[in-house]
Amino acid sequence: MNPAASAQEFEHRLRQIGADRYHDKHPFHDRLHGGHCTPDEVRAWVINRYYYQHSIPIKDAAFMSRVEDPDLRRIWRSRIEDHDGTDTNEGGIKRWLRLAQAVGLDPDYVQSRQGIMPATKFAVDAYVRFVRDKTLLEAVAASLTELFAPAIHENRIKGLLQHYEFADDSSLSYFQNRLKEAPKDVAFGLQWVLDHADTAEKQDMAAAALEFKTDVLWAQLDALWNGYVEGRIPPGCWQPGDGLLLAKAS
Ligand SMILES: O=C(O)c1cc(C(=O)O)c2c(n1)C(=O)C(=O)c1cc(C(=O)O)[nH]c1-2
Repeated sequence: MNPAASAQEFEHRLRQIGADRYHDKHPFHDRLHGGHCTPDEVRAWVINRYYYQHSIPIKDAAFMSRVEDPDLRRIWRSRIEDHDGTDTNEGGIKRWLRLAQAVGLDPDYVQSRQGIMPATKFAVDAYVRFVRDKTLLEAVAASLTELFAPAIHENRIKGLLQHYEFADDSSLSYFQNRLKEAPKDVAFGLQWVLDHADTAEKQDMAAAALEFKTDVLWAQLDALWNGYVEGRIPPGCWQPGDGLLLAKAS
């Protein structure tokens, strides 16, 4: 049996997966953050990415349903509250719908999840299923893409503010809030994975889970690019002009 790598070496391995494979390297993000997306490309991104937002708390509830340690459940449940909201926090889903409105979409349309691309659904549903079915170690490791999310959120805030009229403190509050919320989740998740991946085999499983998650994110942007940049919109998916706020008002 191979010996486990040290915690430091293993953390380095996990971070290298992000450096090599995280979706900040996808050309769609360059296009979005560089101000080169058309309004409809931005709308297609907001609509499809909503499916991820919708599914994250479902994924975290699936995770919690399998946790027998009350301390771990107590720590994990703030992830659900961050998205669903509480009495004092409107939550990430509402903030995302504010972004949808700012780009001219009817939030009811976005929330209906009509017009989501098949690849988005398959990728995101695969993540929820992965967390439901795999070991807790793999489930926590898969969430560690969030190690790399603050940098992309910062770039996004900067790029959108610079290039798009819809961007302001209100429409971008989702990302501003994630900058405050994600570090606590990821510090806990990383330490948990480092503590629990105590054999070479478990380290390999955790690394593979993180790679799987980078695939989940990458596949969504490939689909978006194919559909809305290249113009090959799959049957039944959002068509420019659908679900606009303006159409509702008239
Ligand atoms: O905008 C992004 O690039 C991005 C990426 C990720 C991620 O790496 O999975 C998350 C988020 N945002 C995010 O906002 C979020 O709440 C979130 C939760 C999770 C997760 O796996 O539990 N990932 C992410």
